Amino acid sequence: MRNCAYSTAAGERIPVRIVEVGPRDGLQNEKTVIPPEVKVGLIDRLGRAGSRVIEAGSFVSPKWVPQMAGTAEVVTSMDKLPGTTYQVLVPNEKGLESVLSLLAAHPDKPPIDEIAVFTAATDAFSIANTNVTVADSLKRLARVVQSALDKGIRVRGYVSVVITCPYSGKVDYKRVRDVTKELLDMGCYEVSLGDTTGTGNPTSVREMLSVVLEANPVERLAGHFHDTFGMGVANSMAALSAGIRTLDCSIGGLGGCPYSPGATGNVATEDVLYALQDSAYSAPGDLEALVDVGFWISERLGRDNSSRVAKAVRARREREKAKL
Ligand SMILES: CC(C)(COP(=O)([O-])OP(=O)([O-])OC[C@H]1O[C@@H](n2cnc3c(N)ncnc32)[C@H](O)[C@@H]1OP(=O)([O-])[O-])[C@@H](O)C(=O)NCCC(=O)NCCSC(=O)C[C@@](C)(O)CC(=O)[O-]
Repeated sequence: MRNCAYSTAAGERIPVRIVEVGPRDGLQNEKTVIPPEVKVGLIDRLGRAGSRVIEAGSFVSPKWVPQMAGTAEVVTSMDKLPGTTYQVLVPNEKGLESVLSLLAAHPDKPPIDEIAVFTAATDAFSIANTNVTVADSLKRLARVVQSALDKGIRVRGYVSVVITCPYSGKVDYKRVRDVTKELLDMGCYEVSLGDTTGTGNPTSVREMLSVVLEANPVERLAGHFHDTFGMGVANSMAALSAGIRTLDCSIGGLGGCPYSPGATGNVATEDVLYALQDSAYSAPGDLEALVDVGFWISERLGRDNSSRVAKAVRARREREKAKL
């Protein structure tokens, strides 16, 4: 498997972990119903193209996010590759119960390795997304995290709207810092900081991180940048410069958040891998193969591929073919 960073005389590269959120964050916002076999096809192709951490779906209320119904079928049908971590998002104890029943039903081949829980930096977003304030969501999540840890399941955390909230405007970064700390203190191994609206730029991302880092170790943070204003790659690089070593990305730039009107998908996986080429960082994933995966899923969804790099690679391939 080729790695996106090529070796140079510069020596050892700093490994960056990429969490591929396309099958969950990407697909959850799609309007058309996506059959489970397409979701499975996407996850399997991502794994074969070198994605090493894949968020495969979510166990949320199908009334709130219909597109994620059927996650149980998806995770029990996918080809779970050794060396790849598969996670699902859960909002509450009911979601965790679904995960635990699946694990109990498949003791020899657990379909899921870990879960992710989520809250927000503002009450307005938390209520829109999960029907409870941030304080109430943290109480609920503390129970979920403890139960998961008791069963030996690792838990990742998300904080949404770390820069701007679509309902209450500019976010107080101290709130991001404190909510992040609560998630880490309750046992999340890592917290992913979500610029849900994609309004951040490298300056605001750096400012936000400097406040969050007052109370949280950088090695337990991840960056999750939506690309609404085209800043996803720049913000990812700013996060790496601040010491973050895990980035969430979405193949083909799929997605958006159902509770962040107008926000586009996460920064495209292909764009981040291209930005890391020949840099001080290395990340897993075969860029050429991932470009194919991005076009494969975009075609199935009848949508444009949002990755600038994928489009440029396709254009280069067409030029090369024309020369033959
Ligand atoms: C949290 C709730 C459930 C509260 O929703 P609620 O309506 O307050 O919950 P409830 O307990 O009153 O239950 C309502 C119904 O949902 C069912 N239900 C309840 N829980 C579950 C469950 N786990 N799985 C399946 N069904 C569930 C429950 O059984 C009941 O069914 P009924 O009796 O009416 O038939 C709801 O608000 C919800 O599901 N929200 C999820 C919203 C969501 O998925 N948002 C997108 C993910 S977060 C995100 O994208 C941001 C992130 C992470 O990517 C980072 C970033 O970019 O910012």
